Amino acid sequence: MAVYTDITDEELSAFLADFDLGQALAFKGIAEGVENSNFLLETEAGRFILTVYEKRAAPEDLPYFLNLMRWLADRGFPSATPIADRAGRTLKTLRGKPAALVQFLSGLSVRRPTVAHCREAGEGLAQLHLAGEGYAGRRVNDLGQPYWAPLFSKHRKGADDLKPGLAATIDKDLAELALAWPRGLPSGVIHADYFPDNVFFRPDGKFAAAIDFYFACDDAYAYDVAVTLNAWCFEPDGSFNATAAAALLTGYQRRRPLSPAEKQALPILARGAAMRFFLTRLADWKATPAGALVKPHDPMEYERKLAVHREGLTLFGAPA
Ligand SMILES: Nc1ncnc2c1ncn2[C@@H]1O[C@H](COP(=O)(O)OP(=O)(O)OP(=O)(O)O)[C@@H](O)[C@H]1O
Ligand SMILES: N[C@@H](CCO)C(=O)O
Repeated sequence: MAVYTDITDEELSAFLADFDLGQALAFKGIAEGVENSNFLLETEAGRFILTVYEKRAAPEDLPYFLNLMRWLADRGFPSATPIADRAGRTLKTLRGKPAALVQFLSGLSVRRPTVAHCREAGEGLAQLHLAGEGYAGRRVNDLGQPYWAPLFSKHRKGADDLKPGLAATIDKDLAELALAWPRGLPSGVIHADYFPDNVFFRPDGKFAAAIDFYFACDDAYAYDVAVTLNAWCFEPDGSFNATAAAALLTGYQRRRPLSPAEKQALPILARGAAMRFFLTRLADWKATPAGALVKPHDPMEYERKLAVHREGLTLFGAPA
């Protein structure tokens, strides 16, 4: 489970003493997630999520993420608002680690999204892109295309351990991606990890909220769409679900129509997005000791998606 840091009752009381939220009524660790430690906290003032930031989130990036969540919420996008203490601070410290309290959001994520969920998720993503316009914070995508080859160079052996010969295939993919990577597409704030576990739905199946902005950065909007297609539109048997993808793109374009250049770029962006998640999963796979509390995500799921993308996706009814 994703609770790497235990918090004692005394530590929680001391933390809450800085806020006007009354006494804690309930406090428990949340099993989901792999990156940070998350707790559900109920106080006399309502329900909150307490996050203690662990390994991947760089402390200097946390103000960017927290200010973005507030910016989006202030513009009507359903993302959790960070809660400020009496001194106006949202970024706090617990057990020597950075920590923040955010509003609890209602809704449920789905494990097996339907076509209707994909349409709703697509529309939610476009809302997010539009709400992010004008945000003054800047963050380079440090898991974007220029960073893939250096990251892979540290994990080539791990790739061959997973599947003999895979490292050479990935080298070739990386070279092709570097040559074909699109430039100059419309850009702004992207979520960059808009997976089904980070999107909540209402009981009637409507989009409710997005969480987990801890990979958010500046990049092409269409790259975020590509990450989302990969995360939502593949079947468990590894095949691409073109109907789900069409619904996702229809939902997205209800709010933000894609330009011809964005549409044309989507297949290569989706191939690159598959590479990004293959690489981070490969790195985490090696780094996670056997018997660890959190099971790492399977890199081979994304290796299979990469194989699909090597053939070229057909989107919008015409061969790409
Ligand atoms: N604002 C919120 N409202 C309600 N539940 C939340 C909220 N934020 C997080 N959660 C719950 O905590 C879980 C873990 O949160 P989150 O996805 O941010 O963690 P993470 O460790 O960063 O995970 P990931 O592996 O997706 O990067 C979510 O699946 C959800 O159940
Ligand atoms: N969504 C990521 C993990 C989140 O950090 C993955 O599936 O690899």
